Amino acid sequence: MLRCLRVLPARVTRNFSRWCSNYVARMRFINRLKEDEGACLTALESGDVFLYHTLAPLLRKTQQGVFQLPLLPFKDLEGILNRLGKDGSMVKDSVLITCTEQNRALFCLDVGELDQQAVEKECGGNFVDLRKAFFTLRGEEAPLVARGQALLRWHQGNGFCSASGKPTTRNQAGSQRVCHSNGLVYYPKMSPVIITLVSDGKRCLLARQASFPRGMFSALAGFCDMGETLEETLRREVAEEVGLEVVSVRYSGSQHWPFPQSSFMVACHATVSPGNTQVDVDHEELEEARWFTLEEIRAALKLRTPPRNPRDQPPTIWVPPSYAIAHKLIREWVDDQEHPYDGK
Ligand SMILES: NC(=O)C1=CN([C@@H]2O[C@H](COP(=O)(O)OP(=O)(O)OC[C@H]3O[C@@H](n4cnc5c(N)ncnc54)[C@H](OP(=O)(O)O)[C@@H]3O)[C@@H](O)[C@H]2O)C=CC1
Ligand SMILES: [Mg+2]
Repeated sequence: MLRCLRVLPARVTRNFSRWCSNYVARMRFINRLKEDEGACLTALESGDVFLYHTLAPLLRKTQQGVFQLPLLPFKDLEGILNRLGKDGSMVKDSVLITCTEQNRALFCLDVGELDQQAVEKECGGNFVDLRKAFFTLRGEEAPLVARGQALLRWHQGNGFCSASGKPTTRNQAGSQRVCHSNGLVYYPKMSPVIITLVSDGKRCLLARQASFPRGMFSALAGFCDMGETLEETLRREVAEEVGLEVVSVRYSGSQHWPFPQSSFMVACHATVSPGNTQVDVDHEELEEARWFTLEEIRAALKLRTPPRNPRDQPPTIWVPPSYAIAHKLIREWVDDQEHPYDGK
């Protein structure tokens, strides 16, 4: 936290103590909603809901052509459901996502059992694929749709206890499910993934899977095995995928990644020694992996992605767009090359 504070603008640090107390109150409020069924229902009745249809979020285009996530007040949504011939109490199936700085709770609901076009007409929007929504929405809304879909998907796939086979029931917030026959409590699940940008000091290593769009290269990624530390996963994945041995690791950041299912991406920079740079690609996992110079990476970062790539010409190299944590790693590496840390 102290490290983050150093880079915050003066205005933010001045307001930090006020912001901090708001933040603490808000986090405690959200936590109470997860534990107190009555409080959660009250918060839902005075809160807002955003919608999905079979896990595709509803977006609305403004007159300025900007896509937004429409937030429907509880009462409005009840009215919409009634007009579509549904019992308005279906709103109570909503799942808690977060709450605003004004402590207004935000929920989401999948209305997959209703006619999609009828809901779109009532709400003045369209249900779109999550990937498209994630790429189209502004910064603060994209993580919300990702989180909402992940939670709704988890509920849809965990309706039964894997030990007893009996139905599970959710709490009002949707933060857990319980099997009442044996008391087992289930919580939403994410798979931890390490993503790492390997450098030899002068170049960085990027790779592509055969399923990537043409010309796109990214950092190495891999799922953690049971019982591994993140450092062990990182060393193993780099060894498995490109046959290199990592000598140092530096944490960069993390991100919830909804594709194809919930992954918790932990991003790190890693180095190999300059004498140990011979890449040996595992072609079961990767189509290609190679070292890139600073100039090549600068050129890739300048491109609007994905670039026009005529089929009959070698593809232009490009990297994942800014919302992907791989992009952040690549930008940080360029910064490090341009402004090397002098140890002071
Ligand atoms: N946000 C970002 O910037 C980026 C995100 N990613 C994400 O990182 C994740 C992992 O990358 P990837 O290189 O594919 O991973 P891996 O290198 O671990 O290889 C994927 C393989 O792991 C197995 N697998 C799938 N799901 C799981 C799981 N939950 N736990 C353990 N093993 C699993 C599957 O093998 P099998 O079929 O043999 O069982 C799959 O083919 C993906 O979700 C990808 O979308 C990747 C790059 C950039
Ligand atoms: Mg991988």
